[in-house]
Formats: sequence, C-alpha cells, structure tokens
Amino acid sequence: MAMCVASPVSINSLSPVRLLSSVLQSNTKRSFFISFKTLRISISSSSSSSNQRSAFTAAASMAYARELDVAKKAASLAARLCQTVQKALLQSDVQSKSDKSPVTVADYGSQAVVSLVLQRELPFGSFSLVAEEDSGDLRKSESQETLKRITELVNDTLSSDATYSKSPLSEDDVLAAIDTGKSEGGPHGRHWVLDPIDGTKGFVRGDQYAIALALLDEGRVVLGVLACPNLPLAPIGHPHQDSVQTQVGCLFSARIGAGTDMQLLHGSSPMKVHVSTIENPAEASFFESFEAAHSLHGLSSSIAKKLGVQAPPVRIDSQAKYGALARGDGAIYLRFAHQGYREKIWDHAAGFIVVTEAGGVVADAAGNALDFSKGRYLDLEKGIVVTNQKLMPSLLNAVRDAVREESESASSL
Ligand SMILES: Nc1ncnc2c1ncn2[C@@H]1O[C@H](COP(=O)(O)O)[C@@H](O)[C@H]1OP(=O)(O)O
Ligand SMILES: [Mg+2]
Ligand SMILES: [Mg+2]
Ligand SMILES: [Mg+2]
Repeated sequence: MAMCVASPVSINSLSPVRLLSSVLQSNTKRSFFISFKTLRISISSSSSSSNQRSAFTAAASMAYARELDVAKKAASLAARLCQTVQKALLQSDVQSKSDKSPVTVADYGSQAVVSLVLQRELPFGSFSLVAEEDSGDLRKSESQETLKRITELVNDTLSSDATYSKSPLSEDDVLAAIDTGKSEGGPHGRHWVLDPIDGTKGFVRGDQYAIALALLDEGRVVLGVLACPNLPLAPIGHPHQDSVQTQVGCLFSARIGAGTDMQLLHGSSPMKVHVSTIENPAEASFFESFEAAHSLHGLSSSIAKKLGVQAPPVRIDSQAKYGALARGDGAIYLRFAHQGYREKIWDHAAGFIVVTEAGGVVADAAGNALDFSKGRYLDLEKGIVVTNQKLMPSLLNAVRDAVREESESASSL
C-alpha cells in the first residue's frame, strides 16, 4: 500500500472537473487529498480502478453541491422579497434607469439579498459577482426614500430566516452589497452571475419573472438556479390541458453532470425534470418573449412556419421560459433581439444549465455553443435558440433560411 504525503488542494483554486480528471489520468505512485471544504477524499494509486471510479463518482456527485444549496437559499430569500414588493407594487417603487429600462426596489433588494447570503454562507476564498444592477442611481439625493425602503426590505427578508442574526444592516451596507455585482467575469476562476429580477417588465405587470443565479468556474456554467415565483407547478402552454393543480411558484436547480430538479419555491422535495422528447415539429409549441421590443416576433413566426409548427407562440416574460422548457412544457424557445442589442450573461447563464442538464440544447442562430467566458456580454450570432437534441438540426436549418430571407428582403428595400 503506497503511503505518501500529499498536499491538500483547495476547491477554491482548482476546478473540481479539471481536478478530478487529473486524478484519474495520473499513474504515478501518489495519493491525492481533495479538499472540497466538506468533502475530503484520499485516492491511492495502488487502489483498483474500480475504487478510483467510485471515488470519481463520489467526488463528481458532490462537486458544487454546497454551492448549489446556498444558491437555492439565496434565490428563494430574494424571491420572498420580490413577492412582497409585487403584492404591494406602488408607482413609486418603479424607477427608470439611464438606459430607460424599468428597475424596481425589488431589483436592488433582490441583488443585495443574494450577494449577502452568498458571502455569509460561503465565506472562504474570493467573492466575484457579475450582476445587472449597481448603486449609481440610488446614491443620488432624490433616491433617499427609495434606499430607505430597500434597506427595510432587505432587513425584513434576512430576518425571516432563523439562521441570520437580528443585527440590522445600514443603508451603506446595502449599497455595498449591491455593488459587489460589478465584477467583469471572464475565463478564469469562479464568478457568480445574477439577474436579481429577470423580466422586470413582467414583474411590474404582475406576470412572470425570475431570480436567475448561476456559477461560472473557469468560464463554464457549473450550476444554476431559477426562482420563478409566478410560474404554476402545472404545465403551461397546453391550451387543451385542464389541470386541478393550482400551486404557483417553482424553483429550478441544476448542477453540472447531476441533472435538473424542480420543486415548489417555498417547500416540497425536488423532482427531476426533462425536456420534451417531441421529434415531430408539427406537435411542438414554442416560447418567445412577451415583449415585442425584446425579440423579433415576425422572425420567430417565419421560423416556426418553415419548421411546420402548428401551435401559436407561447409568450411569457423572463428565463421562466427556460424553466418551462426544461420540464417539457414546450419544445422550442426562440429569441432574436433587435439589431444593436447585446445579450448579457446574467440573462442566460442559469437558464442555460437548467435546460442543458434537463437534456436540452442551447445555441446561437448559427448553431454555436454559448460562451459565458467573455465577460459581461455574450458574443453571439444573431439570436438564441433552445430545443431538444432531436429537433435542433431541423430548427437550425429553418433559422438559417428565415434569417437569409429576412436579410434578402431588407437589402431589396
Ligand atoms: N431591448 C431589449 N431587447 C432584448 N432584451 C431586453 C431588452 N431590454 C431588456 N431586455 C432583457 O430581456 C430579458 C427579458 O426578456 P423577455 O422577458 O422578453 O425574455 C430581461 O433580461 C430583460 O432585462 P431585465 O432583466 O431588466 O428584465
Ligand atoms: Mg433590467
Ligand atoms: Mg434580465
Ligand atoms: Mg433584471
């Protein structure tokens, strides 16, 4: 039995996926100690390959498990704050950012809550957060009342969880928590990616929205959580399907290699979900943005027509579309932003892994995989398409033809 001293390797400094594959590839007489904060595995090179395999399986099944639990807790608490605000939505709770998109006290409050929970629950190692909001507008003198309200909401939300101390946060604490979201992300290290309210327009309207949180490790999305407070547990987008199920509020969670789960947002055990297995486009239905300003509805309908889709589009706000697709409510999601709009990583990272771990495929209009390692923006060709493995080739053909026809008709004008 080989006995040697190995230096511990911190999960914070090495990607578990890379680390585990290096363990399996090694044939030297060494032992490895992998410290996953809570998981400590020793692998001796003299052990059998089946031992190595089971060590790999054990480690792989545990990788990012603690982080996923914390992400679920953070998104659920943020959702509680958002639900409080949506119930009592006042005109003064909605502001306009300099880019003219609406932002509510709930967007800021949700971002502060998620940042604070992640930092408190995962205190070791550096903390990097790529998030949508910043405190610039809140620091202006006319925003004093708004900041006071956000601080109250954050304190009330955190104190609703028994594990947090009652000592209240100051307005400066809340501003600082919001501003942790200024990271640029990138291909190295770990970065949390957050949209504190995805689909603010849906939120303001009283419709669908999501709290979307993901973790990047070495440029790859390794986990994601979508809290969708207004999404029914019963399938949506099936007009002929009557359901007695009236519960609302879903939490989707996915970890690399471990599949996608769905549970009730405030209770119930997780269950595995899977994308639709439909192969015939005539039986498929497709999702797109509720807001015509967010996606070219005309292009989507010409793609759907080419593909032979019969059903009308199902239009809902936010990454709730990715969640609904991950559990098979519809088979296709089409998103073609207007010219000049740049897609952000927080608008897709959590949805991406929720769908891919449920067996789906996410690509740009040219069929390229999405690359989340380039900073705050996604660099992509034309649009984003999502479906199951079987439908993707014919969907990409239809997209190519429709995009070509669209540009030919634009150039003939
Ligand atoms: N002009 C735009 N084009 C495309 N997407 C947009 C635009 N403005 C905001 N968004 C973002 O689109 C997403 C919602 O789109 P949809 O609900 O249509 O799928 C949100 O992330 C929203 O940001 P936000 O997070 O501020 O709501
Ligand atoms: Mg916004
Ligand atoms: Mg968004
Ligand atoms: Mg947002």
